[in-house]
Amino acid sequence: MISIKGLNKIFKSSSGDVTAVEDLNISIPKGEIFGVIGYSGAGKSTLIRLLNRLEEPTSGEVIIDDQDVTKLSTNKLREARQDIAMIFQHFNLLWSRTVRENIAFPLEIAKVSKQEREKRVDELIHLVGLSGREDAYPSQLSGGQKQRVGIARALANNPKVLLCDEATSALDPETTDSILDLLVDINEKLGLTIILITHEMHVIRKICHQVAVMEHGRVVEQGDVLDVFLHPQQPVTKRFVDQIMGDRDEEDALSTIVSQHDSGKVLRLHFVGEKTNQALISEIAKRFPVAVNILHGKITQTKKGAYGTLIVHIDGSSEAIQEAIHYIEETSVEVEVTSDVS
Ligand SMILES: Nc1ncnc2c1ncn2[C@@H]1O[C@H](COP(=O)(O)OP(=O)(O)OP(=O)(O)O)[C@@H](O)[C@H]1O
Repeated sequence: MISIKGLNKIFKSSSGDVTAVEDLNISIPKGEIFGVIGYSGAGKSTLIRLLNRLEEPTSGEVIIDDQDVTKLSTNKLREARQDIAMIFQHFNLLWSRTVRENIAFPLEIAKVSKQEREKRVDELIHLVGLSGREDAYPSQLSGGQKQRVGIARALANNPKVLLCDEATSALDPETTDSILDLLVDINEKLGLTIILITHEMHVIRKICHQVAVMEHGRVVEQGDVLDVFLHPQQPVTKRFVDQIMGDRDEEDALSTIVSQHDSGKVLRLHFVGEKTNQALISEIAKRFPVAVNILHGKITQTKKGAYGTLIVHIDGSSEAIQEAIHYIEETSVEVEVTSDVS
């Protein structure tokens, strides 16, 4: 659906050139939710704005649905933009227009008849869950409701691609979740390809199929969300994964706990996929003469299944511990001995 090849953007300024995006190569299948994560200044906003040419690339190609967007004339670009909708962090609504009138606006521009417009606006209001708020003004809406208007407006002309520029960054965690659920719903119902940029790993974890990690204008790592979570390669990716999986402070606390044990082993168990549950722990305790104590853990859900880490202290004779470890290794859980206390 989308193929980005050798994309570069250099901003020229009096204090020198700034390379905001450098040699990007990304390909995104139709119907996918693709996340781009990076810290401030990594080049995410520039990238997303290059996709609909709100920014002109310095070089490279952006092919959307077999069409190289970078080569389109102004007229053709206007047409193409109907297929590439966008939602924004600060919603960009028209404050003097009601919900209904905001959503109707792109339809007016596309010269859709009044009767069809009204029908389409009704459908969209229902789709985004704003029934009953049609005649409110943006100032009378909560942040989440404003973003719902933004989404309805973006979908008005049946786009093929939805670009989301930090669409949940101004919202509280609960509202963020409800907007992310709505994006998944739209993705599934309409088969829309979604590209979102964010600095929050939670957003990637919750709804994305694939992720690209950006740093200093480049993509430093990309792949299936689950793979990237489980085996982050770059330091920046590890920092993002730590946002969700616990951080170094917890690891430090762990070494304190470990030092309180004078025998046994401390194991780190990596759970992947559907079988992720704690039955394994009770199973080990039943099968082998060992005591298992959970020290720390975090199991979380992604679009591609559950994954997470449990850190446990296991105590008993060294043969029993060895057998228990061997048993765990036979399951889909990866085991790592983080400290051998005995
Ligand atoms: N119009 C511009 N002129 C000059 N430099 C720019 C311009 N827009 C962005 N930049 C620079 O390009 C780099 C990437 O900026 P960009 O806004 O794309 O990053 P970002 O990852 O989206 O960060 P943020 O989340 O803070 O917006 C930064 O160094 C920024 O200062």
